Amino acid sequence: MTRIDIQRLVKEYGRGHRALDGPTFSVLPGRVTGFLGPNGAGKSTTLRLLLGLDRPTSGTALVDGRPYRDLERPLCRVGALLDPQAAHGSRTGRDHLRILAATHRIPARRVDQVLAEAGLGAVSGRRVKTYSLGMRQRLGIAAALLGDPEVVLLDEPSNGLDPEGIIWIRQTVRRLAREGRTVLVSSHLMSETATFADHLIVLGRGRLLADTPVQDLLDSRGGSRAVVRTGDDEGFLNVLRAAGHRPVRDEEGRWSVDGTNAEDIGALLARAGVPVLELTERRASLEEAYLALTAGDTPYAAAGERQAAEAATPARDAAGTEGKTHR
Ligand SMILES: Nc1ncnc2c1ncn2[C@@H]1O[C@H](COP(=O)(O)OP(=O)(O)OP(=O)(O)O)[C@@H](O)[C@H]1O
Repeated sequence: MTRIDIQRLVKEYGRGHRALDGPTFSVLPGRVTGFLGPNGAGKSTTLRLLLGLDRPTSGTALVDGRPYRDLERPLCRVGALLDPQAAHGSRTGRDHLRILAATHRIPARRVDQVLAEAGLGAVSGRRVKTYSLGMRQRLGIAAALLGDPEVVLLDEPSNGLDPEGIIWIRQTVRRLAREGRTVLVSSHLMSETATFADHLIVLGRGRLLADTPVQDLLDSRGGSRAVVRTGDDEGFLNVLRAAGHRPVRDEEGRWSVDGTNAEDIGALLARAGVPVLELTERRASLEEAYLALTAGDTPYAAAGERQAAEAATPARDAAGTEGKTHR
């Protein structure tokens, strides 16, 4: 069972610009860990340091307790997709993989196996420069799986893939985790990551914002709220305020009560004899929970994204929970 351990990892680029500011976390086998964070959060830098492509300023990034460069036959321990453009354009897809395989004494039949798994069997004799972005992405994933590695690192694997390709990625990473491998998949899209990840590591501006099971992020950051329509607004407000709630009324006359649920509010109003015409419970989506978590750590957000992040923040505050996050 191979694990990844990142310990107080720091990477500075020129004039004190910290791409990584000391995150510490582990990636464990048998589950898919989604590696999330806004643009520039430090995800690719972490993966590059882990693969020995760059040196940390301080701290360590270890696979099975050792730096990547000390691993024997590293392709058979760690498979990685970092840059789908890495394959030489004038080689065929099959030749690209055959050359990689030869460096690690991997049998040629394994090349055809991963090409077929990646859906590239029919085009494996074509030069890579004729491949679409999605086909290159599939070739990069085939290369990552070539050595049947225990650890699989995929940087934004869905980039350029069509819907069928995205489903294939989802199924592939789930299968790899079921087989007991250690799977780390980076993305800046929470909605996509939620379809395959069991666990999340979230970075923001080079720092660790969360190291949490997906479900716990939802429970702790998202929170729930009760939405109520009543025939007695004044009585409703008196009861709710006395219980410490701060209901907010929408344009259609419905009251929204953060950080609670329908059952508790229903019981409270029933005891006070306040008539309830409508009572529902809304849970924040994982996307909202993620935006609330990363609000303030999104240096390159467009105005619309920033507003969405800010809109998501009060729900978190009202819920008053910090959960398992580590700021
Ligand atoms: N070679 C480099 N020289 C200088 N700065 C760099 C270099 N590589 C990365 N950075 C900076 O380090 C920070 C982290 O970048 P990184 O690519 O790791 O983020 P990321 O989370 O992978 O973002 P994205 O989702 O956009 O790929 C950014 O501010 C980036 O500009």
